[in-house]
This record gives sequence, structure tokens and C-alpha cells, in this order.
Amino acid sequence: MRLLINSSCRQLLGLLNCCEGKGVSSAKWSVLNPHLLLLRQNFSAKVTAAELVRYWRGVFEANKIPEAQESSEYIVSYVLGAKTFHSLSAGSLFTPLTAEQQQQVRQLSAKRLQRMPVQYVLGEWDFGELTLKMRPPVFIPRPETEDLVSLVLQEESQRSVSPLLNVGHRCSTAVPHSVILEIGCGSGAIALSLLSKLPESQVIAVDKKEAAVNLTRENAERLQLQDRIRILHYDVSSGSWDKLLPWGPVDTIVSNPPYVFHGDMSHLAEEILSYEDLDALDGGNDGMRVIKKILALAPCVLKDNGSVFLEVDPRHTEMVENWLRSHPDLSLSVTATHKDFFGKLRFLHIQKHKAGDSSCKNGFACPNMHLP
Ligand SMILES: C[S@@+](CC[C@H](N)C(=O)[O-])C[C@H]1O[C@@H](n2cnc3c(N)ncnc32)[C@H](O)[C@@H]1O
Repeated sequence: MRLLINSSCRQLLGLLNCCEGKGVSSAKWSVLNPHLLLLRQNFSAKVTAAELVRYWRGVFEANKIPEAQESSEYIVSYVLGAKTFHSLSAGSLFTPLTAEQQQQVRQLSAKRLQRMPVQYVLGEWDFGELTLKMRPPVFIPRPETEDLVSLVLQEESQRSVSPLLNVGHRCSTAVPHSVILEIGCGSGAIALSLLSKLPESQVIAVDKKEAAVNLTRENAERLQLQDRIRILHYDVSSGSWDKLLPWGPVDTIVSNPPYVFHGDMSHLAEEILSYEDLDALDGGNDGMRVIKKILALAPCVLKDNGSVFLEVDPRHTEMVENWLRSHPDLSLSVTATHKDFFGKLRFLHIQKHKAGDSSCKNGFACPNMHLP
């Protein structure tokens, strides 16, 4: 990293000498080339947020760092205690940063220059209305997954207005609180968003990676949502399922599983390949390695008519339908597909049919768990 900065400074000094010698005024050059601000910064402590953003954008661009403008805005805003550059007041935009603040910006920018995703650089990121701690290599939640949460919330709101429940001789609109199982919780983005919106619900959040389990736990405590969540170190390929039922069969399973086709993995951005856990993304040759395990598990832990909500690759919508048709013993079928905000088929709603052959009795081996 230091090498990168040093070499770009050396090049810059060469360029400066060369250009000023050819009659380009230094004032004009400083507009053309934000690198000059670094040199200025070394001589003068008075650097404003706007100037720093401009300067680091230039350094990032010179080093071919993607999203140079956004990266520098996020870093400078973070150091000034704001979420976005646009939310900074005019006062803080043009007030010089202290030496400590400038140093913090330098340290964070140095990480970004090493292609670290800005979410890990800052150590936190927003998902919906929650601010979550981020730590490599735990998967960084993507914005489209917020729509997966919305689909589960929609289903929950329908449940709460559905048929009147007969409570003894009285009728009531009360619906028993739902139990939701999230498979592959990562930082806890989905599980904690659901808990924060569903004050009566309970969530079991599982992940096969200890780093993810720990981060979900930390985020749950930071958000004070730890009382209604069980966070378990669990691999859905393990073939066991009884530990997933602390509250009995679940109403809903939700998952954003690893679903990238193995052949597509090498096309991912350097930021992802170098910092994120590739196991969180790689879905095997057909992208369905973990999806099939979730579907095989579903009838064992779901209530009758329970739902599975999955985020998938657009190619999976048809593949999953075909796979479920060829496994009728699972008693599952796709009831809806939904597009993401790019218009790509991204989400599947799958439902368990009412008590079929596959319904599993708690404590007995589930016949579906050994499907490939
Ligand atoms: C795409 S990430 C999703 C993380 C989080 N739910 C989100 O949307 O930000 C997939 C997660 O599934 C976990 N995972 C992968 N294989 C698994 C398995 N066999 N059993 C349980 N979790 C698994 C990974 O560790 C990773 O945290």
C-alpha cells in the first residue's frame, strides 16, 4: 500500500515539475490534478472535507480503485461522524479537518487503496434501517437482500390479518407470534431486520462459519435484539435438524444462500475475491449446492403451509421448480417468483403442502436430509 502511495507521489512530483515548466499555472493544475492537494496538505494543515474528498478521489482514480468518488466521500464523512457526504452541513464541509481527522482519513484510505471494500474499511454499514458491524471475511449484505426481508414482512402482515382464530368459545384476531429460521445469517442483516420489524416474532439464525455467528451475536447485542434470537453454529449439510427446533416447527425459512455458479466466481470483483469469504458465495457447479440442502431440510422443520423465501440467481427460478417437481416427496412447490430492483428474477417463495408423506416427527430421522 505504502508503495502505491509513494510511487504515485513520485510520479506526481515528476509531472508537476514537467507541467509547471511548460507554463501550466499551479492553480490550474491543482484543479486538474487533485494529487496536488496532498502535497499542499503536507505544507498546510488547513484542508477541508471537500478538498480531502477531491484529493482522495484523485488518488483512488490514479490507482484504478472502483467507485473512487463514493469511496472518498464515505471515508471523509465517516471521520466527520456523518453517514453520507450529502448529509454534512455546509459548516463541516468547509471547516478544516484537525490533524487527527486527516490522519484517520489517510489510514482508512490506505485500506481502500488495498481494494478493501469500503464497508470493511469503515467497520459498519447500513442495511435497511439498521447499522450493522462489518468485519472481514463475513459477507457484506447487498441492497437487493432488503427486498427479501420485505417479502417475509409482507407474508407476516398477511398472516396477521388472516382468518379469525377460535380461542376457546371466543373469536380473536390475535395470531401467535411467528418463528422464523434464517439459514446462513452472515452479519445478521436479515434476521435482525425481521426481528426489529416483528416485535412478537422469534428468530433462529444459523451459519456454518463461526465468524458469522459471532458477528450476528455482536450485532444482535448492539441492537438489543438478543432476547428473541437463537444464534447457532450449524451447517445445513450436516444432516441433523433437531437443534433448529427450540420453539417447535417454524413458520418461515429465509435464506440468501451461496448461489453463484462456480464458473462465475472468477468474474467477481477483486474486492470480493480478496476479502469476502468465498464459501458465502460459491454455490457449486449449478449454484444449487446449499439451496438443495435447504429444500431437503425444509419439510422437516416447517409447519404445514409454512414458507421458504430464497434469494437466488435468475437461472435458478426454473431450476428450482424442476428440481422440486422431481422430488415430490419434499411436498414443496414454488408459489411465486419476484424480481429485484434491476428487474431480474431474484426471489422464490416456496410453500410446504399440508401434511404429506414427508412431514417429519421431531426426534426421528428426516428421510429427505440425505438428498444430494
Ligand atoms: C450470501 S451469504 C448471506 C449472509 C447474510 N444472510 C446476508 O444476506 O447478508 C451466505 C451465508 O451462508 C453461510 N453458509 C454457507 N454454507 C452454509 C451451510 N452449509 N450451512 C449454513 N450456512 C452456510 C455462509 O457462511 C454465509 O454467511
